[in-house]
Amino acid sequence: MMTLLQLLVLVYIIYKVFPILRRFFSTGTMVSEQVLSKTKALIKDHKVFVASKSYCPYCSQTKKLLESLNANAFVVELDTEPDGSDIQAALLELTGQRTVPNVFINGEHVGGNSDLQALNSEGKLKTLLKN
Ligand SMILES: N[C@@H](CCC(=O)N[C@@H](CS)C(=O)NCC(=O)O)C(=O)O
Repeated sequence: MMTLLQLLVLVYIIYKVFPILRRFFSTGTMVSEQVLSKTKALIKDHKVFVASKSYCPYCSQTKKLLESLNANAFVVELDTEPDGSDIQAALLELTGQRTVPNVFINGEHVGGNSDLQALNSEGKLKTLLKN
């Protein structure tokens, strides 16, 4: 039977030998502190912040809904920003969400387009935007 020590050694070997695994398990260290701070500021400094991509149909739906409610969202199109992919990586680290749109209201993570649409259907979005 394998002892705990042997198991730990095995895990360590796998971790060392397979850089892809290491990369997968260490997303936290991939984003610079500078980009992380910038992303946190984007979330904190705007009542409504949307990380978007200009060609993304879900993002269009989100922007359309927010516009219809006069939410005055601050939108960053990640595909047209030089550091867009870094911001996307920071958002993944902060929220666990990889996709766009990535929506924040009052500094809180709302989620993607389906989450925003659901909030609206439940009648909760307007209240959130008023607070
Ligand atoms: N269920 C998600 C779907 C979002 C989605 O699939 N977005 C695509 C772009 S249209 C995406 O983020 N793909 C990965 C990427 O662009 O990095 C939502 O409602 O927001």
